[in-house]
Amino acid sequence: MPTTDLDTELAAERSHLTESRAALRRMRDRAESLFATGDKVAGDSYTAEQLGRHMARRVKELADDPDTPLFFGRLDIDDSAYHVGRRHVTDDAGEPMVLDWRAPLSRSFYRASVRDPQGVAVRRRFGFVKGELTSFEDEHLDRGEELGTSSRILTAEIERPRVGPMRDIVATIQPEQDELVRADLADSICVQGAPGTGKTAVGLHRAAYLLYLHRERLRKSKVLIVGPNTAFLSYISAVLPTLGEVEVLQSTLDELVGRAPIRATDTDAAKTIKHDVRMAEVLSRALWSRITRPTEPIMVSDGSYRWRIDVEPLRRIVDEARREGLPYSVGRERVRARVVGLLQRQSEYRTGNSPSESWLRRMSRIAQVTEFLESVWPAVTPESLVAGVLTEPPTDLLTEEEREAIRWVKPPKTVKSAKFSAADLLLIDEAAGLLERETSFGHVVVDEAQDLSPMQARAIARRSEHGSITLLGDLAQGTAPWATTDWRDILGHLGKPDAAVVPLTVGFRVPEVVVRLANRLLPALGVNVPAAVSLRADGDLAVVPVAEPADLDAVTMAELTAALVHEGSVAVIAADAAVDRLRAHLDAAGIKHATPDDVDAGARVTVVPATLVKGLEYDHVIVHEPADIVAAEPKGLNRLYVVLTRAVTRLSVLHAKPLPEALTLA
Ligand SMILES: Nc1ncnc2c1ncn2[C@@H]1O[C@H](COP(=O)(O)OP(=O)(O)OP(=O)(O)O)[C@@H](O)[C@H]1O
Repeated sequence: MPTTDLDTELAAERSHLTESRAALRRMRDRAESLFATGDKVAGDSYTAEQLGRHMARRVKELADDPDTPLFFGRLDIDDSAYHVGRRHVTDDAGEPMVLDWRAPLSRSFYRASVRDPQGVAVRRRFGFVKGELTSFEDEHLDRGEELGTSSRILTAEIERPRVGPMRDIVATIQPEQDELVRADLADSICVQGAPGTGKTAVGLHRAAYLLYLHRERLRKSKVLIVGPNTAFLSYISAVLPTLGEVEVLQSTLDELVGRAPIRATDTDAAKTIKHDVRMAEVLSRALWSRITRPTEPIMVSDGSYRWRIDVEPLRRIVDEARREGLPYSVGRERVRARVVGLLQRQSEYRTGNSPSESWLRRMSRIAQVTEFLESVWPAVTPESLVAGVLTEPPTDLLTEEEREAIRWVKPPKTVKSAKFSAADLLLIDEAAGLLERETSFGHVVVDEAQDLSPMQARAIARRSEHGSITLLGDLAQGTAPWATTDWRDILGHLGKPDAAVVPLTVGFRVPEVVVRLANRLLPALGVNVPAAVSLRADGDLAVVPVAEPADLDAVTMAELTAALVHEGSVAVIAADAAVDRLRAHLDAAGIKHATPDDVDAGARVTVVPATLVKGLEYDHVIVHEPADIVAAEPKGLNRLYVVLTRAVTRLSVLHAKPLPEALTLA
């Protein structure tokens, strides 16, 4: 076959890839040898440990994944070519061979257009198979050529079969996504995105971008990702490490506030009240009402001396500490310190000497001072405050019915033996925030944020007081009883009322025909959100009525068997109550299957309870009896909307009962 210009170009790119890999290996070798000698050069053990940790991280960051090429794009600017990849690679002279996708220059890879070429003459995208470059696609922006979303490489990427954990999207981030990814660290943003528009991807890439740009600062203050459940977290857990970021905390909200084990469950009514923002005020009032006015002087005998602090100065101290607006326990310690300060002054006046440190320590713990504190500003633990409220819910703020709903039927003998529910732990977290200041993360990304209750939002607010947040969600997918219909509500509780709300509407997951079906539900969901439009013209939809309800499971099994002929993952999504039965059918048929939080299991089939499917995606989705999914919970229609928008290629809806009316309207 004759060699074409294209072949020559591709060969040149391949050799650049080989050279870049070799250069990366040398960078890694250097880091490893520094790592090995680190403890010899460091002066002391602390520095050695710090250095060791830094080097270990560096070595990890320089790991090369043979299945992913080191670069996925190239920019031609002013006669120079810049390759863009997942991390910087430099040659032995320190000259760049590959630019990190987060570097300032790489921005043009995502944003340059014919209208605003940003100096880019040509943008090249590479296609690859298993780490080998196989093709490339050029856009001569200087000649007015622009592919946009019709890029063959983008299309191949979004249509590829999905198996296993979520992957990064660095090679194909779209301009409107990039704008969010690269927003300033100081900016808090809220992304209202229709299903599959890349919200999760944007949030994770934004975390990686901020870590790159503010490495030192965020290494200290840390980045936190909050997701709805462990299945979701395990699905997304690989993305940041592939981007070289291994030090991001990923947590569910329950884990974040889980100071104690969950040992009780709430009724729906109790849960709703405990997640209501009034509980913040209930706890605050219950706490601050414990402070009383001093009525007795403090008298202390100290060897041959007698010290006395009168009621008036004591009152002044307490009033002043209250006015300072400090957290309760900090205020308490301030009162103690000021009382000891007055004792110290008397001692200095009488003896003419400054008292020693040990004298000051003794005075601050002496019975008279401690008793005084206990009477006017008693010690409180978060658990004891919540236990007090649940034993005898206060009469203000809550109705009689609400008080009865949260009142402990049988109060525990001691706070230690109390059994707390998940919502109680949230109250305990709120109480802890009244007592002491939480440490704030530098940046917090919250996914599926439409389901945050006000009290959950406050738990996040406490952890992002001095940092910024990226809030990701879709009001139409709100399924919690308290799910909001207005982002401003949540943003207010999060303490970021002015964050911009930015819509994303172009869907990368769900095929157009499936989106059209799901969008029929939108008017019935009671939220005002822009509908999704799909980039995907491929895909299949089958709505299959089953005449006999008794046959539904068998039809599901037949559909599943047929689905396995195609490539990719298959999920059977059903009302939670049907899941065990369906899993038993699969076991009986000898079909290997996994649970949704086991993304590494390697099984192609997953049976997923409808309540756990948020944020996940599968090539072929089989929905088992939509009517049951809807009937299972108050926001059942929103749940069905989530369920219908999980399919990447094919959706089969199997129903023996009538479909929900909203879905049948054309
Ligand atoms: N720019 C892109 N290039 C390629 N794939 C993309 C891009 N953006 C998103 N995707 C893919 O689309 C799918 C959906 O993305 P993601 O899960 O982030 O969407 P989402 O908005 O969080 O969805 P949901 O609302 O359903 O949780 C993922 O497979 C993701 O990798």
